[in-house]
Amino acid sequence: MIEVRGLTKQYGPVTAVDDLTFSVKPGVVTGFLGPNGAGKSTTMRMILGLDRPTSGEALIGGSSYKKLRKPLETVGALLDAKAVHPNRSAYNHLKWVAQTNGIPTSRVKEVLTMVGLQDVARKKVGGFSLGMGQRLGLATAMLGDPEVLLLDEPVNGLDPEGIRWVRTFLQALAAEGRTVLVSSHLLSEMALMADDLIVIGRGKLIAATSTAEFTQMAAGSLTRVRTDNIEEMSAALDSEGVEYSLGQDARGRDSILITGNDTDFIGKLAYTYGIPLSELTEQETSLEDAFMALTSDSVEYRAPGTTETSTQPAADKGDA
Ligand SMILES: Nc1ncnc2c1ncn2[C@@H]1O[C@H](COP(=O)(O)OP(=O)(O)OP(=O)(O)O)[C@@H](O)[C@H]1O
Repeated sequence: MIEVRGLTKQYGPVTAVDDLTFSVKPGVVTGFLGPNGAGKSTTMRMILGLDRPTSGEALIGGSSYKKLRKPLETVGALLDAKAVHPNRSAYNHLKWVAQTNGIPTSRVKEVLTMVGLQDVARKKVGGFSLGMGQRLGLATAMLGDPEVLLLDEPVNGLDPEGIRWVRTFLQALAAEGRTVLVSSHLLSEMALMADDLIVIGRGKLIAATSTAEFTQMAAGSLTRVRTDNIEEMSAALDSEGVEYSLGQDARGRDSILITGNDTDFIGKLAYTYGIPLSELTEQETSLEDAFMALTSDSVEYRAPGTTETSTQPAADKGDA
């Protein structure tokens, strides 16, 4: 169990983490989602005692990291898979970590086998592919057979097979009753991997819920409208205070995407204003759409020309 209470981190004028409170339960994979700069890494570093909170606390199994008697046997972490000496072999790296933490060296072989690196154990880490480096990072995290795992972007840069392997590996560890917190910006991957989600934006908590509920939070209320009278329809929506964005559907046709209102309401509204519609459909919302919609106010840097909400990119994906 990980418990974060009122956690705050200020870097000068920047509030990287802003009064975060959430808990991560054992037995499931919990995804830690947020746009770039949302504060995920800073939060994980504070949980691991690598950064001191400005206020608040983070507890692992009821204790702060600093108070853990055998930290590696309580929590395993993967923050930066490249932080390994390139001239060291995988075996020697793990042996060194084991010895400096009072873990028997016999455990090294076990974790190498667990992640499928037994055949390259004596090879220098500098020659490892990204996927092999991530496996070594996971082996290091598992050395102390910890109850809690904290992994920062473990699938970043991996090919589909590598991603699938990490997913299966982490789900199996969670099924053993461990607490697994995984940060990622790959939302589609989180939808497959995580049962629960902690979503943050600009350091603040946006949602702490099951993946299914999170998707539903923004789902069902996204409506696509096509009409030859886009300007009149936009004016009608404006005067009724309805939120919408203009975009194109998969076939490049101009359309209006409306959030927060169902098709019944929009259909009646169009009728009242005497606007003929060519299309009025409810859109399926993917996890990615839900994430974009709920974090759209929290994105630190937005590329020029990108839209305020998910609704226009969602239109590009058509009916996918
Ligand atoms: N050591 C630091 N000094 C000053 N500002 C920092 C420091 N570390 C992080 N920040 C700022 O804190 C905010 C949160 O950063 P953090 O790296 O935790 O976000 P993140 O969600 O992990 O982002 P990403 O997905 O890009 O890794 C950002 O605005 C970042 O610039």
